[in-house]
Amino acid sequence: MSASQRYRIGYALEPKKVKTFILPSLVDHAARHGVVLVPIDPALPLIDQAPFHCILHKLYDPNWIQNLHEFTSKNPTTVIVDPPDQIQSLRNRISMLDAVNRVRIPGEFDLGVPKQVAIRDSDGLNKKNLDLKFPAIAKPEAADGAAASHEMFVVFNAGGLEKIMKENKSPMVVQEFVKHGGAVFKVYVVGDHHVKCVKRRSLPDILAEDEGDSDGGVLPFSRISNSNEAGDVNEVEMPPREVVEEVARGLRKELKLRLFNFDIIRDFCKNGKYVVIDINYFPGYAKMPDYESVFTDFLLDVVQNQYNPHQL
Ligand SMILES: O=P(O)(O)O[C@@H]1[C@@H](OP(=O)(O)O)[C@H](OP(=O)(O)O)[C@H](O)[C@H](OP(=O)(O)O)[C@H]1OP(=O)(O)O
Ligand SMILES: Nc1ncnc2c1ncn2[C@@H]1O[C@H](COP(=O)(O)OP(=O)(O)O)[C@@H](O)[C@H]1O
Ligand SMILES: [Mg+2]
Ligand SMILES: [Mg+2]
Repeated sequence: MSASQRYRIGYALEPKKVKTFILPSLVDHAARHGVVLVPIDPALPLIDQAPFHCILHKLYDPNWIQNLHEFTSKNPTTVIVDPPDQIQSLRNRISMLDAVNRVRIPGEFDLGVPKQVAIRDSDGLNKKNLDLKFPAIAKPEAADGAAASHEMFVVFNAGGLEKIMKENKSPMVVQEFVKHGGAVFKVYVVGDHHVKCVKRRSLPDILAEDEGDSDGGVLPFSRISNSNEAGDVNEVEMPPREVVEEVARGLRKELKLRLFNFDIIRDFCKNGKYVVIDINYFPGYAKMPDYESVFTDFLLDVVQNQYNPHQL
């Protein structure tokens, strides 16, 4: 294929995501390498907007999924990044971490997830014999991209948990708080070849004394690590490259996804064991260094090698 070959990559994203991800610097870089990024109107049949060598998407509306299914059944050579069925496991905070438990690490380090339990309502809470230590973090079970899915609570006691379950009608996941030194590592994965780890500010380590600052045993917080400023993050040491790559490789294989990031911390009470606390589909890649060239290389790899997620 000649260097001037134009590959058409359709993208179906929320307007907010288009603003933060489809930046002119990406569109220009991609175009210089023969990759044309084309906006998709998810409400119109894909067949009328084709052809596409590849479709990128982060939309969950059932009509869109149906549109995509109908298109792929007639156009099996268009690569879908990623298939909706595969993305589904990341839309729930229990199933997303199941993948971590399936990862087998040949190396010399421990990997796990926080001890956690799903509580569907306040009746469920009464029935459950909670075998969890406080402080804990309560998170909405649904990771559906809504602002509310990032609204969380530090919980200091059983009374606090009861208060949350009464006030919030939606199912929650309660995890033991892991003492990790106030820094979280975000590992961005793009296809088979690119893995980038960055350090972000996290919740500071919570002490039993902090209960005094809480409202009835509860402290709300949201999007604590969602900033690009690493400047004021403390001195916690970055995880070694081999660890980051090994976990990324394992998760890529288990999730059968090409675009995701995961949040990993170190449990200071368990010898620095690595603990994955969150996995996000198609995160904010524009914050990643050199995202324009990384993404363009990924798209070229996808369309030139037509690789199938089941072979990942
Ligand atoms: O908005 P951004 O660029 O900060 O990206 C968000 C991600 O931030 P990160 O790259 O991990 O720092 C963010 O990651 P966290 O959950 O904050 O760890 C999510 O991936 C979020 O998507 P959603 O709201 O869960 O669907 C991402 O939001 P969308 O851009 O997909 O709406
Ligand atoms: N089990 C935990 N122990 C300690 N801190 C946690 C734990 N779970 C989450 N956190 C803190 O809360 C932040 C948000 O939690 P996360 O599950 O990543 O939600 P979101 O999807 O909104 O990013 C994390 O970046 C980290 O600072
Ligand atoms: Mg997170
Ligand atoms: Mg998340």
